[in-house]
Amino acid sequence: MTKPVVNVTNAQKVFGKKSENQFKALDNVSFAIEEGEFVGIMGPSGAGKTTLLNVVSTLDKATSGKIEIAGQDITDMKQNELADFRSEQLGFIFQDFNLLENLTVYENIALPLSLQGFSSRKIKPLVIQVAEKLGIKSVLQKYPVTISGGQKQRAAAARALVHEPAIILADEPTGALDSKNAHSLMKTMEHLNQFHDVSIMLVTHDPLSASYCERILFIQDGNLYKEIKKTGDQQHFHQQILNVLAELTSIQSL
Ligand SMILES: Nc1ncnc2c1ncn2[C@@H]1O[C@H](COP(=O)(O)OP(=O)(O)OP(=O)(O)O)[C@@H](O)[C@H]1O
Repeated sequence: MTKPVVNVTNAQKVFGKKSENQFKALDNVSFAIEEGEFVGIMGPSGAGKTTLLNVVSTLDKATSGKIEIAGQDITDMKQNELADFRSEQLGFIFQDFNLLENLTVYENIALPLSLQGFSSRKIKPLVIQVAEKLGIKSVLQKYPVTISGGQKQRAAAARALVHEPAIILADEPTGALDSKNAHSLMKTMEHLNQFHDVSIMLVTHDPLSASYCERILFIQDGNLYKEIKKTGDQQHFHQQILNVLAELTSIQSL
């Protein structure tokens, strides 16, 4: 039986202090992501997607509600506990890669393990293994500035994966890639999910990237609007996603 890797119950996020102009970016959001699931988060601009990702990823605190990751309640952890939790249990992939330019690809991928105090003898096989999985073994000794955008994003994915986190959190990972590299990265994420049981939560605007997911949660005005599951092939799912986005656009223009 699968168990949830992420369990969000009645999450609310209010920006601004009491008595000032307050804004509820997340209203009352509840959902779960099972171990080994690949879930997309979509919705119009300003709907609350990044806010949701930030509160799940511990980068921001929910105002109320409960968020559990890998069975641990993160909502009442202290700052230092959160930092440890993040570095052990979470893997991040951002739009702009966030690779350190003065480190080689190898050193970038090794970083989460070095920060956790692993010895270089232990780090080496782990880095090589993940680089092989992502097809970037040949660029390990290069610096980020000398490799392609697609290779940079694979290096960022390798760094997110190397410490075997409970879940990968990806915020518009294809946003800075051309369509060929975007397709290739999404194929890789799909492969990691299907063959290596990596759990992924992906925020994206792009319906094509989202069509690689197994399930999409649509957010609107800080609430869950709808959820759809892939039942047929990817093309069919892509069309279903476009239909919900069109629905959301027509509601917004009312
Ligand atoms: N620090 C903040 N202070 C006040 N309001 C904020 C803050 N961060 C986000 N918001 C507001 O919360 C709402 C949700 O923002 P969020 O960035 O989560 O949306 P999004 O769905 O990710 O949008 P986009 O697709 O444009 O990135 C927006 O109206 C935004 O203006």
